[in-house]
Amino acid sequence: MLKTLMKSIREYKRASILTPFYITLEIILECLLPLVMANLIDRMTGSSLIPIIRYGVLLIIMAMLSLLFGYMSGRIGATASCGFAKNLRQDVFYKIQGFSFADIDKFSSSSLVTRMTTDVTNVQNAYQMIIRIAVRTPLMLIFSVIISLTISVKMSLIFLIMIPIVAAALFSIVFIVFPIFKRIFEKYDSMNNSVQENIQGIRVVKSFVREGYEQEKFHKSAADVCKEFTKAEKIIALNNPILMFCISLAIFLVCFIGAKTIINSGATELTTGQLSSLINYGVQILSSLMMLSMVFVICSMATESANRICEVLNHESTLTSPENGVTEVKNGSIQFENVSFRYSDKSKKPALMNINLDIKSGQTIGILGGTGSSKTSLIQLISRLYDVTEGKVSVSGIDVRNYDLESLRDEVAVVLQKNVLFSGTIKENLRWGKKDASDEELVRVCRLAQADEFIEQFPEKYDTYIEQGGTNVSGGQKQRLCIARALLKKPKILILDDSTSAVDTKTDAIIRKALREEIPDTTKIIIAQRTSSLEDADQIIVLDGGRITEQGTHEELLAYNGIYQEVYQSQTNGKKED
Ligand SMILES: Nc1ncnc2c1ncn2[C@@H]1O[C@H](COP(=O)(O)OP(=O)(O)OP(=O)(O)O)[C@@H](O)[C@H]1O
Repeated sequence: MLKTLMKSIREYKRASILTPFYITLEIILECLLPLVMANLIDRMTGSSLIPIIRYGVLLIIMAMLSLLFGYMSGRIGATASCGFAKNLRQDVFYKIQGFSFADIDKFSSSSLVTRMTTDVTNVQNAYQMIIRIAVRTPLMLIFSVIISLTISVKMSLIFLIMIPIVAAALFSIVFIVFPIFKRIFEKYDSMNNSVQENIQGIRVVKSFVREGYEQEKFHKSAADVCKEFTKAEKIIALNNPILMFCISLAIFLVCFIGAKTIINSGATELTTGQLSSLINYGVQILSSLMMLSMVFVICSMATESANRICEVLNHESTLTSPENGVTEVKNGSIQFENVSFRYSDKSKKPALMNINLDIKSGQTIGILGGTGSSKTSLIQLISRLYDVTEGKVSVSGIDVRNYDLESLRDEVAVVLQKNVLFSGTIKENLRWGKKDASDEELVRVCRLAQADEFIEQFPEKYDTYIEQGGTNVSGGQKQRLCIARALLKKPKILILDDSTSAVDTKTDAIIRKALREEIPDTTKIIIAQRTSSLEDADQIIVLDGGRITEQGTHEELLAYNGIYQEVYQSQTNGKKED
């Protein structure tokens, strides 16, 4: 774990060393201050003011230098910890970009968000603590013990006896609290999940007037987080009283025994100044223990966070690009050979079973099937959004797993059912398909996708700003923009997964005609619920429960007494058949 995290420290290694260095100087001065103060107090009873001024000036200089070193360590430490967090977030983000859909399913997107935000912040806080307080506190403890021993061994024994008692109490608190942190993070994940779901589906929530239900759901997950946190905080809250009791007891004993020693020995064994400095060291020793226990609490919380971050960073993606993979996709022919697929080992039933399919380059393939019949699962295997569980999918005669992943995906444009537009202008959104596309190219693909007409009606045309999630364009407009974006890639395979469902039938027909005529060499796979969207396909397949149950042209399937004929008749009321 440490090795993984160390990579993110990179350019901040020097700062990570300099901070403890300045802290060491700060602590040395801070520990010497009570000694100087003891001398100052003892000179107060003398007749000359000169030693008082001398010790007073020394005290001020030492205090100022100690503050300066403290400031330097704080400054450098903050730069290092913020930089470390930035690098760590960046590393996690880059790693996630390389994740397959299956990897994202495994972690869940909301958990990935928590790991990148809350968990990184916890690790950042712990790192700052480690390079500052975890260095400062033991040093303070050691120096204070050594100096107080040089003043009076007898008096120091009081603190030395207290140390193991306080340490045992404080650290047992840490061990009790540790397992609670694991639960806190799990609850956090579930709370973030509910926030994410709600915000993404806020329109559905409002249209179904489910705000109350959602509030209740959120209240429950927030209350769960609060409950676990409260449990931990209640235990941590014992820290202070334990320590304050021990400090008070130690100070009382030091004062009592110290005063007795001064009276009995006539200040030859111990002076008043030395007694006051012993009290200071005593407070420093015991409060160092408290700081150390706090460091342990924060570090134990961060250890759980660091584990979660390392899980992401060390995750071996289930779907990677092969070394020296094939970079050229010669044509858009596709073969499925005995393909079976299940989303994960936990899935009870495979999503696809024994699929065999031969698609020639340039053909148009229609796919029809009820909800959950695995239409989307089928097409996701072509661009390796998921890998097959059994069998083989080939593009232009080569197993898709042998292609360089980027080269393969460059040639397969998928307009997914849940299409997404990003905040930015229409031009910027379209150029996701090809970042150096000229304005003329943008207009050409928008005409093909029947998007040009409505874009021209916007006052700012292609510079119209699309809000996050494409909320300021209609469903049909969004679908056409997504098709245009896919066309810009000039792919060898174009897959439209129910991508014209929100487009009227007339426009749908115009888009299909344009695609047939303008990109004849591109293999087109069209998933649709309307048989009218599929009737001119070279081949139509019907999926049912993850299996191909019917296959043929529109006419062939109409002649066959199956699902296709039934769907067709229900959509046309049998008019065309009659
Ligand atoms: N990410 C996933 N993890 C696990 N199971 C999944 C996942 N996505 C889909 N499934 C399951 O796989 C099966 C097929 O889903 P798929 O989305 O391919 O169907 P579909 O025919 O495209 O449905 P629809 O027309 O409703 O979009 C369903 O039973 C679904 O629950």
